[in-house]
Amino acid sequence: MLDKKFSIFFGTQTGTAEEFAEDLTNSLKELGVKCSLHDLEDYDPKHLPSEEYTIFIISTYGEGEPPDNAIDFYNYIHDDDHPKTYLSSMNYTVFGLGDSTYETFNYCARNVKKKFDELGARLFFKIGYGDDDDDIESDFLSWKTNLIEFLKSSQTNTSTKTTKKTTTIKHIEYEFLETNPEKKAFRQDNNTSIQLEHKIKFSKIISSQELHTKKSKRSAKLVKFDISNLGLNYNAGDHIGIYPENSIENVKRVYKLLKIENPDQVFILKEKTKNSFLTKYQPCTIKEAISNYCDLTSPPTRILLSSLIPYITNQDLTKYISSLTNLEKNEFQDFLQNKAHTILETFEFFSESLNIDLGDFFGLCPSQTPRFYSIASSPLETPNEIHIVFINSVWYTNQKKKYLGLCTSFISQFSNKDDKYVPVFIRHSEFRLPNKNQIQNKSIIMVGPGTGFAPFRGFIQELAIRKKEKNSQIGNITLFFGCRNREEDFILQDEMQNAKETGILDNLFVSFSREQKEKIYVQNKMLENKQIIWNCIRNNGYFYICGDAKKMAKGVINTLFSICSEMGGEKGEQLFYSLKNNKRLLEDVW
Ligand SMILES: Cc1cc2nc3c(=O)[nH]c(=O)nc-3n(C[C@H](O)[C@H](O)[C@H](O)COP(=O)(O)O)c2cc1C
Repeated sequence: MLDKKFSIFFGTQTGTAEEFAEDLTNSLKELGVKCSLHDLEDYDPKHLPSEEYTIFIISTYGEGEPPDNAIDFYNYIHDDDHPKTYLSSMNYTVFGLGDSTYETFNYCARNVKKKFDELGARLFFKIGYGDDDDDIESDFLSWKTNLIEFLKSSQTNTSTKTTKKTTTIKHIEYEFLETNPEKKAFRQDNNTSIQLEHKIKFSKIISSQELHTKKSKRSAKLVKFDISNLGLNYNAGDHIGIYPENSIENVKRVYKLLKIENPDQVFILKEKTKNSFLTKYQPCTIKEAISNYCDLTSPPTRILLSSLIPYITNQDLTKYISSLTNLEKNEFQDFLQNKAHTILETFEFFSESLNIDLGDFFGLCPSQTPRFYSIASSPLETPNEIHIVFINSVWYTNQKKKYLGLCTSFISQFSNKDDKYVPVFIRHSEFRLPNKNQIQNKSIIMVGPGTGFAPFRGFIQELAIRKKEKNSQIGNITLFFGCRNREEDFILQDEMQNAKETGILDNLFVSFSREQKEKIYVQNKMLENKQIIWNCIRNNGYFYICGDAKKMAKGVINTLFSICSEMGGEKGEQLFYSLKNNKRLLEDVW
């Protein structure tokens, strides 16, 4: 089969599937296989029937939805008009990226497979499922190894030449320019007129407000963005994607690594690299490229480590990298915990033996990825603003080395005075209030502890306006909120209490997990108020959950099931199982 021509497609939200697809393409090319790589967003799916061998690497987002760049493709294959033999000439395999914490584990890959089968396509190699709750890269690499072994073993045409893996360095050429004639740079403070990718806009940060009290050791922020005249339409419940900027300390570390003396120098890469930003927004200055287009802070992947090998001059280090990139988890984990926790630290760790220049660095370093936040406002209340709420993330390695979340620490530092413009875009979500007709006399229950309250702040703003409308007959509205301690992290308490006092919320139940010996969570408050929950469910109401996927959302769903079962017996259980399909149980969890 190595003599066949393969088309490899990726569907990705945050770049992992793209990295895997590129790696597979490189591995197949090294074997001498003819293959082409396609972003599903740029591919016209009408060409699918003429494809012979295809490989789809695709992630799942939202609640079992395809990632943004695969939506058109996904809708196209699900079009009812295709005949049953539509893809009968196509052979395919799929590697899905998902997270087993979600009930909708790898839905998108599974649905693509189901649809391809229905349309007559032939699965030529078993589908792989990667689990981001464990070690998704190792899932992918084992699937890839098996795929390559399979392709080799089913080789019929012995005359196919396989090229030997070569270690010759392929330098990425670049050129310095006197000026920046096209002014294409992605981020230009104060200038919203430059051409960006269609959906990305520069939005000004209006304010950043601390929400925890001084007694709290943590920090949570309410940040407001100005979107007036940007043409960004959003609904309460949607997400905002934000492109963070690398800290100046990290940017200076790259100057040191690459011995850059004049970071304001304008340059252009002479060829396409995997860094899609550089391809789109060149020419730009070295500083702009390192600050905005490079992911310096994610953990390195084994794929990134392997790609450094040709540039390493020390044989022992080359062997060391090879040992890290085989699938032994412990050695790789030890590298991440004790030697290099981020991509920048990886470059630094090998720097003495790493023979790379500016062009190579941009060829090797992955693109910066957007961070997504649940919008915490309603356009009915603030049409010219988008609000978000987040915890400033901090974590430590086993060695107690401290790391700050890139995007949260980047946004937190600005206020109105700073005139800071940030590239943002909207990701529409299905997590939204029922429309006018659906909501008549229906109850709504919202469970959102901590920053999981974010979308419900937007819902409450919207309900306040909807309740004032003529003939509006909305049922009971209940909010379950939870935090550690009322004196530390009861965020936006005034707003919640005001909503209760003014009758927008009929019920507000708050659990404080650390005010007493035993932990009290939102689930406990749900059990205490099971009659309200059961009334909502049996009368076709809506149940929303936002926040932590791993423990909270699972716990809340289990509690909801036990309430339905206890209050309604077998019928109650059936009702519970129908909630998801009827879109009356909605989750925005991470
Ligand atoms: C907001 C959010 C929603 C997600 N929803 C799902 C889901 O419904 N099912 C699933 O299997 N994985 C889900 N995932 C996990 C991603 O599919 C997984 O992290 C994957 O590796 C991302 O790949 P990408 O970077 O190529 O988009 C979700 C992740 C996030 C952040």
